[in-house]
Amino acid sequence: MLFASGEEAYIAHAVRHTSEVPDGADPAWADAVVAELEPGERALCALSFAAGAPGLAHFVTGAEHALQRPEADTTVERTYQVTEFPTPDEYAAMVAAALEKIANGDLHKVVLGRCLDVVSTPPLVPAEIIDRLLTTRPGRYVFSVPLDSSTDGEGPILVGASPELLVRREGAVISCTPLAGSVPRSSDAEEDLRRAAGLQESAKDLAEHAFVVEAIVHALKDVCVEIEYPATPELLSTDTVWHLATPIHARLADPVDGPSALRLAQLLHPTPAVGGVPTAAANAVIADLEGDLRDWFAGCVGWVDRYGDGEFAVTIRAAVMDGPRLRLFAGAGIVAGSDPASEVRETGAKLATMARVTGLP
Ligand SMILES: C=C(O[C@@H]1C=C(C(=O)O)C=C[C@H]1O)C(=O)O
Repeated sequence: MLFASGEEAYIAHAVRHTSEVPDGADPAWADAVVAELEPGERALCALSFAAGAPGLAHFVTGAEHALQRPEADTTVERTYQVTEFPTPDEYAAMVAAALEKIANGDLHKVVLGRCLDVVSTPPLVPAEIIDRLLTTRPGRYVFSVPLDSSTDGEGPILVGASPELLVRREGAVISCTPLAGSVPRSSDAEEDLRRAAGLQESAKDLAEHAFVVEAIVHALKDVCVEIEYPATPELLSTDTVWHLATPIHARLADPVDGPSALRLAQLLHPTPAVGGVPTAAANAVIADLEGDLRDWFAGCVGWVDRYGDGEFAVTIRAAVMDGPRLRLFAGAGIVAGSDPASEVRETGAKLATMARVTGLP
């Protein structure tokens, strides 16, 4: 079990117990988790996408380890049976349906996702995937968190390499780096830079991005002062996509009794990077068009300590491993001007991050 950020990986050595709740958005639960933490412990947490869906916290002790660098790859030959659902055509139809609702004025933005279900023979080995995640680091925030209290590696495990910081609290200092507005990378260096430059000038992507920054700044205003962020987004790249990114910094108005990192994650999540605008209308469209495929995806994952410090990433570029089965998820923001075929390509590029890590051809 681990959560890695930047050049360090916090690896849990022992689990005291696991708290599972039916509603991960419950503020009383977040406060109880922090109050229950013992000196030297962290709670490694995962929250689902929306209010009213599960959350869990593992009370762990562990240590920071320097990042390991690749050694010999011990990949075993495997065969994979892959099912796409919805299929790319069905996903394009979902995007078209969302665009109709946007044109009707029902909402401004909605993020829609699709999945790959993989059955591997022989079964995937969690330790192998986690090693590869740590050594290849396709995203800044690497995580491996069991999704129930069976921390012996037998139950489902959420793994991934998210590029997106939902929120970090270090004392009174708060940071968020929302991403929204993306384009697949190219293996041709010149074309790759052209795509990045195009993204920075795309009115559609800048609008898609602005919704997220606006929502986060609005939510931070309730608990923070000195909220600072650049007027135009920066570029951030992963192994497969370019993103627009806005680093936001703020100070907690009340550093003594102010919200913990877990409580801040609840206050901010889900942002329109994974939900939409307005929130309720977008959530209804997601439930209607996606069904329940989201599960723990597009949630948030991270840690909090007994002082309230901690760090949460958005659960994207992620997979759920369960024995021989693996489910990958990727979503994309839909706004006026989005094109269904481009959204299929964008989600394909996002799926490729974890597909590569798991050895899929
Ligand atoms: C939903 C995902 O990504 C989110 C959506 C983005 C977009 O629509 O441009 C960009 C980054 C993430 O906030 C995902 O990767 O599954």
